[in-house]
Amino acid sequence: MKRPHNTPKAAQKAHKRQKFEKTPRPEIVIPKRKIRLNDLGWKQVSMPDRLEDFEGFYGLEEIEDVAIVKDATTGNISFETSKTEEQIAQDVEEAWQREEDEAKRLEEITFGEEAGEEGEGEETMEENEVQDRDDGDSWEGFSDEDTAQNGVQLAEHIEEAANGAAPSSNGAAKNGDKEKAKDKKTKEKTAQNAQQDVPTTNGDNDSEEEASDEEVVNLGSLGTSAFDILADRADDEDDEDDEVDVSAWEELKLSAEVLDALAKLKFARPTTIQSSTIPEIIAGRDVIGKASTGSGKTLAFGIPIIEAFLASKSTTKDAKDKTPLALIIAPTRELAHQITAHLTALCAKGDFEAPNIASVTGGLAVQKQRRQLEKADIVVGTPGRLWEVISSGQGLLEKFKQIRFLVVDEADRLLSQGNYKELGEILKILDKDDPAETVPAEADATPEFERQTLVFSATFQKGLQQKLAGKAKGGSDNLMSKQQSMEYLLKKLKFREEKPKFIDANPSSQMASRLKEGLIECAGPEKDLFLYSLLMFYPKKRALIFTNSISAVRRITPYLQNLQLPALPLHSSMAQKARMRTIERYKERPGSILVATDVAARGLDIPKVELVIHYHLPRAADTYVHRSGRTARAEASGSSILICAPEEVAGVRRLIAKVHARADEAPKSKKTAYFIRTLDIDRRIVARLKPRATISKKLADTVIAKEKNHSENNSMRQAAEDLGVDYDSEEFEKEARGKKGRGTGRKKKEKEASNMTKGEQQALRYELKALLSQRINTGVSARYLTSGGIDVEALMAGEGNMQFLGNVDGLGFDD
Ligand SMILES: Nc1ncnc2c1ncn2[C@@H]1O[C@H](COP(=O)(O)OP(=O)(O)OP(=O)(O)O)[C@@H](O)[C@H]1O
Repeated sequence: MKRPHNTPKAAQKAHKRQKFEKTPRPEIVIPKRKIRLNDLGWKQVSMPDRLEDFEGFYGLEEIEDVAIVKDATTGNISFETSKTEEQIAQDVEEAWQREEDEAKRLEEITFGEEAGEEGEGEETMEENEVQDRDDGDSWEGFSDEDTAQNGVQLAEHIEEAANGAAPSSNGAAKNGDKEKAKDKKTKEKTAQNAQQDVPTTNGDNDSEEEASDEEVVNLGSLGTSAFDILADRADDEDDEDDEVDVSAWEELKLSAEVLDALAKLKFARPTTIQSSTIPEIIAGRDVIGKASTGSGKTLAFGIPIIEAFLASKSTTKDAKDKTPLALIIAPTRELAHQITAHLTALCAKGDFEAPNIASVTGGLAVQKQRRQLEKADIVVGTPGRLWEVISSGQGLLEKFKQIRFLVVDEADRLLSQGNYKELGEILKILDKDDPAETVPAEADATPEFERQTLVFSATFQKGLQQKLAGKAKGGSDNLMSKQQSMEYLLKKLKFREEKPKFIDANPSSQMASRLKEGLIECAGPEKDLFLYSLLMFYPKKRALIFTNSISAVRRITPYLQNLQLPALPLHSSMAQKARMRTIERYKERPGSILVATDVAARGLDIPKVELVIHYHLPRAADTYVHRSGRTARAEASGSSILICAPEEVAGVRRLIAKVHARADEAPKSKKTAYFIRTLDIDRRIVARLKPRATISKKLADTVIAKEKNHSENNSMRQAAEDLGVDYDSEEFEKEARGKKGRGTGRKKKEKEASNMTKGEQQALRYELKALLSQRINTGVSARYLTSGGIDVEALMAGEGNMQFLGNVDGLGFDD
């Protein structure tokens, strides 16, 4: 059998998403017409109870009466159906209804009043990570429910043990009542504001890892829970006082309605970026805003848009065919949802009729989005799906041409990476004149632009800033060529003014002021062990671990779960619904650990993330800034720790020094290079943790290898089916064995891992369980054990004698 180079991956993707009715190609006799898959009403495949999620298999959808047709000459694939327009419309209607029912059901699960109300079946289906799929017979893996719960309990146990209290068995539920009461309190408003107006779609190029386009999203669930981020903040702080004094906002000349909403959110004063950009935007200027991560950039552009909405409300109210006021473009689905929720939350607090905010990002049928867009005042989306929706006809293009605000959030990312193409297309069509209305160039040298363009990020290319300051130099190094791209897009953005207002709120630092940075040095193969050790030194801290690949997320998550740490995965190949669930759970569960790719690096605003760990080094300086910016947000403090091999240390130091130097505007002579601290971790304790870590790693590797083996076979079979040939796995393996090359050793290890029997796995699990129940002899002095928790702040600041992570309060064990 011949295998086209890229087929397996493509076929694998297709297999995950679709289950087509197999139509023997040559015998097609029914008249068929070409259709787009997104325009059809997909049905969720009902899964057997025992079959668990596996990163996207849950949420598998099917469609009937669709044939895949491959053009014999071009090789292009298209899709055909014999369904009538009416049948398709009816299918879509039914699909929509199903999605709404599902949204309602999930909402009930999320906000259920009864402690036992959570849909256990679904929890298990969605979240379990580990299962032997080879023979379809599951072994008793560590469910997310179990492990997360265990992790929380472990953390609670540790804390209680440290406080001398008896451990409680249901600690996680303790906060639950309070949470639920809050949920109830905010639910009604959210239902009115967020839920009905927060559609999600697909098609965004939301990361370098290329997310799948056809994933189902539960809107209400995210809209509601993200809203709670802010609602909870207000509730948490002080329930006695409903509002705070907002006189510090007065000089921005905001409306009484917005001031009232800010007071209820307890935002007593504007952040620097807010006070410097809001008046400029309200005055009608184009603005490029730069400010460190977590400094409130969303409201810096959000408040002026809401002010404009309030001012224009009387003319647009209830107009069925109104045009959106603002289009906000963000690089990832999560960020787009978050912006939607953030603005919705502000409006929900205000005593005014809220704008309709539509989130166009992933999962729902295009038809539904079009309907949402008909009544939208503010549209927030990712470039891929936005482009698909806007360019699909239906008069949306003309409406979008009339928007008053175009916001490009995380602009450097949107303008310089994979989203470039689709964003460019959107901008091109937004700016394109209708030929019938084109005015001869000489008659109007300066075209009339009603639209204000607002560009925000925590990082910008140095070249861009130089350009804006009129100091750009030519050159062909990386930076300059990037700058050329940026210049190109700046032109495309068509600012109204020759030079938009550039506001840098933190010229002296790109990093949050309360962020502490450090690195841990260890040999490459020991990374997993050091990661575990580090997490044990930081018990009950909400941590976020960044990796550079989806496969690393898939491996590290069960590795940590096996060790009874409450780890949750997040990457762009997950079904959208599972992504949203992960974020929700991460937010809800104190002490939980998110293992993510850089899809989580930008913009995510999850309260109380105390620790960011770079398991893999960030590929670029700006990625380091954004990853680290998931902690120490707003007024909070946090730590960012890189785990790196000795040979990587010099490079890391340079990278971090560059990040700090880039921001430093001091004259060169006065500059001192930033030197990131090495944190010495107590290796005696690490060594004692090693047996557990080794077994857990073995178990995780086995599951991944089995899963990989299984899906490789499936995708090969699917590819073979697509090509109309037979697939024989043994024959293929024989052929592959003949071609020895890179990765053969790894393959061998994977093979060994995937051949581990269930009995062997079970034995390892028992062994691990026994090890986890044993106390660890720390061998360090009681001074460390009794000091009541490591003072990370002091450690990172280099204060005191604790130059190493030797305090093992998290282990709480024998001296
Ligand atoms: N004036 C304010 N006072 C107090 N908190 C605020 C204020 N404005 C915004 N916040 C809060 O600060 C947090 C960070 O805001 P936001 O997400 O807008 O940051 P950002 O600058 O966009 O960060 P990033 O660069 O990481 O995307 C949010 O939780 C938000 O609710």
